[in-house]
Amino acid sequence: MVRERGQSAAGQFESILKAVAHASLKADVFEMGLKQKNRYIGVMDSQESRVAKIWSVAADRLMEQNKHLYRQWFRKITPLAVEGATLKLGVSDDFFASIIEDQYDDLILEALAGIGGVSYSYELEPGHEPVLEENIRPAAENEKAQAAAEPVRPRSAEHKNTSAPISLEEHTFENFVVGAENRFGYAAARAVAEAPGKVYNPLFLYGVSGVGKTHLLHAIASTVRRNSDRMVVRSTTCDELLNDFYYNLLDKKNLNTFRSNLRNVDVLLIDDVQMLSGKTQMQVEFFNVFNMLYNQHKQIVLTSDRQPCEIADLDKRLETRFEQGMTAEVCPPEYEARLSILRMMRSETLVQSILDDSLLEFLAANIASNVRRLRGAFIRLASYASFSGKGKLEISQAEELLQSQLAQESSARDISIESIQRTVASHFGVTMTDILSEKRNRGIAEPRMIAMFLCRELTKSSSNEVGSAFGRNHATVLHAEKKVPQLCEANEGVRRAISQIKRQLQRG
Ligand SMILES: Nc1ncnc2c1ncn2[C@@H]1O[C@H](COP(=O)(O)OP(=O)(O)OP(=O)(O)O)[C@@H](O)[C@H]1O
Repeated sequence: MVRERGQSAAGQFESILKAVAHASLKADVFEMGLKQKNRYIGVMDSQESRVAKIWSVAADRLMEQNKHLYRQWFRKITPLAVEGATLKLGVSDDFFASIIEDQYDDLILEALAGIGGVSYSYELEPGHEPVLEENIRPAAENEKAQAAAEPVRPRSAEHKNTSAPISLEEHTFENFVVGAENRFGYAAARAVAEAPGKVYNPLFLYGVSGVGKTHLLHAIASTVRRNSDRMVVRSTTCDELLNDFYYNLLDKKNLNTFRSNLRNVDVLLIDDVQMLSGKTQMQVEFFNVFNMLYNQHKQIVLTSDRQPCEIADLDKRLETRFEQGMTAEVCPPEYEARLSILRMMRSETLVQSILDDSLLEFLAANIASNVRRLRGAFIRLASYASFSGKGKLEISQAEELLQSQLAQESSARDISIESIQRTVASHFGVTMTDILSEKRNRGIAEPRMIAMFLCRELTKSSSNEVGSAFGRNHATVLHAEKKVPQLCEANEGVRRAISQIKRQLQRG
């Protein structure tokens, strides 16, 4: 079951990594320099920790590629050993191995390419049940998985400082950078954390991937727990919930345990509820849980990558309930907030003097789509700086090191005028012909104006270019640019529609 791939040329970075691959102490020194060092793997002094470290890098990449596939498959792989350039990976059985080989071989090889200058191949060894808590997973996923564990029971006084999972403590309100784009979601989350069940119930946080929804969810959990020893908090992800539910569905006793785990709580936090889409049985189950908790004034907090009304195949009754409390959008941070996040990360590392302000400004200007990606880019540069020991890192080096991340960013920004026109038309139930027509009635003129506005905001096209794509002149586009923000001010429905269209375009 060996798979191989040609060694990738990743320039200077990879050769430096190669040079330190055998004595990777510097990497560990860097990693241990991070305050959140428990997220990272310690000193590489054994075969076991070496394979864990290699797999940890690959797992991070797999998570970044596709978090759902990651949760479903890759996190259930156990790193066993490394022999030369081959990783031995444990999987539960032959069936699991055949799925990985047939469907995800390329993804795994891609993730194993160029780690420490080596492109690893892998062998699967059936017979290793995943022990998920002990597997090496990306930091972000560790946080979610730990949060998804059994309900967090109230801590007794003597265990007050030791029993909380550290990952929850790491996602706090204090280390969440607040900007105009997330101020509302932040304030609502804080209010709920201070007075669970009393202010906004449910709180529904939504926004595109990597903008801090899970961070806020965990911050609520840790704050509630810090404030009260009596509160029972359960924080989980929707796919963990679905797995548990379908796994236990046929066994009455297990199903009852599943139910009581959800019902006997004071605060229920569920991440990624868009995954309820189309899961009819689970929706019925959740509807009952929701009603019970809500009627008892227990706090419910939900996150999703879209608004309740955008979740396809969701029972109308659930949609209404999700919307009956507070829905708050968390948007990708603007430049200033991205810079603050980077400064915060820099202050937590040993690389202050190496990553200077101009470099952080370069990152903040070029990686705008989500914070997870920004963090990944920062860690890559910080690792390089720590490995090379060459002093201040230049922007030209950063461009070289971050080639693939920068390319991903620019393709994320690659939204065409036509796709905007089509998405806006379909959102407002008009046709492309209408959008491009001379018609002036409000039902068509307003969507057209919004489409023009979005073309200016989301593409690099000039007002002349946008105008001609609509068969208009640039003055009409300038008018739309001025008018649409006013419409948003005056009408919350328009603001919501625009944000929904943007999220749809960003999801592709
Ligand atoms: N405003 C912020 N301040 C500090 N860190 C942030 C902020 N926003 C996001 N992050 C960090 O970015 C990373 C990704 O955030 P998070 O996992 O909360 O995103 P998400 O919106 O839940 O994404 P997904 O929908 O993919 O689950 C985390 O490490 C988080 O701590």
